[in-house]
Amino acid sequence: MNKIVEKLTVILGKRSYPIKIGSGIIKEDNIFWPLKPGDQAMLVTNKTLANLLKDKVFYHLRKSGIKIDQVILSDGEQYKTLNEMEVIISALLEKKHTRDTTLIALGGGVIGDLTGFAASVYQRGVRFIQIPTTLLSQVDASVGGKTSVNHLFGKNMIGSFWQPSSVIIDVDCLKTLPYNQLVSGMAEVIKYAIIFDESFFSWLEENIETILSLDYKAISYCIKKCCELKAKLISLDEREKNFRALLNLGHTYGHAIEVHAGYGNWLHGEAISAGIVMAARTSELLGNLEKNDFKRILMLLKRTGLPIKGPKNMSAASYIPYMMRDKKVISGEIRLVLPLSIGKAEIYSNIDKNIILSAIKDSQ
Ligand SMILES: NC(=O)c1ccc[n+]([C@@H]2O[C@H](COP(=O)([O-])OP(=O)(O)OC[C@H]3O[C@@H](n4cnc5c(N)ncnc54)[C@H](O)[C@@H]3O)[C@@H](O)[C@H]2O)c1
Ligand SMILES: O=C(O)C(=O)C[C@@H](O)[C@H](O)[C@H](O)COP(=O)(O)O
Ligand SMILES: [Zn+2]
Repeated sequence: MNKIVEKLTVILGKRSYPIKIGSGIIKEDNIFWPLKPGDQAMLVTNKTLANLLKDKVFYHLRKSGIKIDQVILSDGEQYKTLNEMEVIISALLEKKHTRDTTLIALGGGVIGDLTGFAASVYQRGVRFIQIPTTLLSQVDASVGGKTSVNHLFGKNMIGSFWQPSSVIIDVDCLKTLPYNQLVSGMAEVIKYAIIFDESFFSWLEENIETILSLDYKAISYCIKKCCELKAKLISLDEREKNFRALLNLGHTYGHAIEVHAGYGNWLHGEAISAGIVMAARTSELLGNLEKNDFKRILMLLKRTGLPIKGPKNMSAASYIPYMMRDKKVISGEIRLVLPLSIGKAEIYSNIDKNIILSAIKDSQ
């Protein structure tokens, strides 16, 4: 039986929105709220999802009385570009979509980020709904309203804060997800545990094999836990004025790896995993993280099948120019999210460059 097992809310006043998590829920009545019969919408997806899931979602949208069009993009991180954004915008204009239209993102973080960005600028802003289909997008990317495209010089360099009207997480989507993508998504799950919750981290240590076997109960728990943590944080600091930046743990290094390797050659979660190790090692070298905590982080990432080292052909020095373009940089100063213990992280500035370089070298 299809069932919504959890309904969470991102509390943002009039822009508050629900996150519905369940099995087979794309088929539920009224699932596409706030869409109602007669509304116009544009489904944005990629070629892979078009073959796997699009028809099912299309059928249920039609059944719900929605006037639905579609645009199918190329698949891959290398297509998270302004060019693909224009493909979405052109499709909206060709099909005469007006300001009351709704974009529906069906896919992973790439489709979600692109669709959200297009929604934020089309005719100065229209509604959008997230239907995330990867673990990574279900635990992180679909919630919180960070939308973006990449630039040759840096990840997510062009974007906006634009919240979805609802997030529909159907855990059944994960059944077709390639194993390496499941593993990649776990990097963000482990990130949440390191930043916020020691007992969640211990639970992950105990259950990692069960989660990776796609056990429904275990995977739903991971999704719910991460969405709860993120929803709470977004409600308090929507625009990263402050502690939302904690969600960037591992990303200053990870984004450098993604750009340097060429978009798509390192999956986002893989790069973030190596970045988490670098951040943890920096913290250990600064005397802020105990050796045992560092080891536990390393072990869990390794057992998950995630990389614990950066690319061999990337020198420590070559990280720095990318890190200097990171969005957290203030007055030319690199700011890093560093774990202090498992379950606690903080944002640091004025870190000795030699320590940053040593930590990267130790993780090569
Ligand atoms: N906005 C945010 O807050 C946020 C947070 C984290 C990551 N991100 C961004 O998300 C992106 C990574 O997202 P991702 O890991 O989902 O990658 P992705 O969107 O590229 O999806 C990974 C691959 O899985 C395929 N796929 C998706 N769902 C599938 C399914 N159910 N079955 C089979 N194949 C499926 C996709 O077609 C793609 O080939 C990065 O660009 C990253 O910067 C954004
Ligand atoms: O939601 C956030 O805030 C995050 O930082 C989540 C990250 O996992 C995500 O990859 C984000 O896009 C990175 O931050 P960015 O500001 O550099 O795009
Ligand atoms: Zn991320």
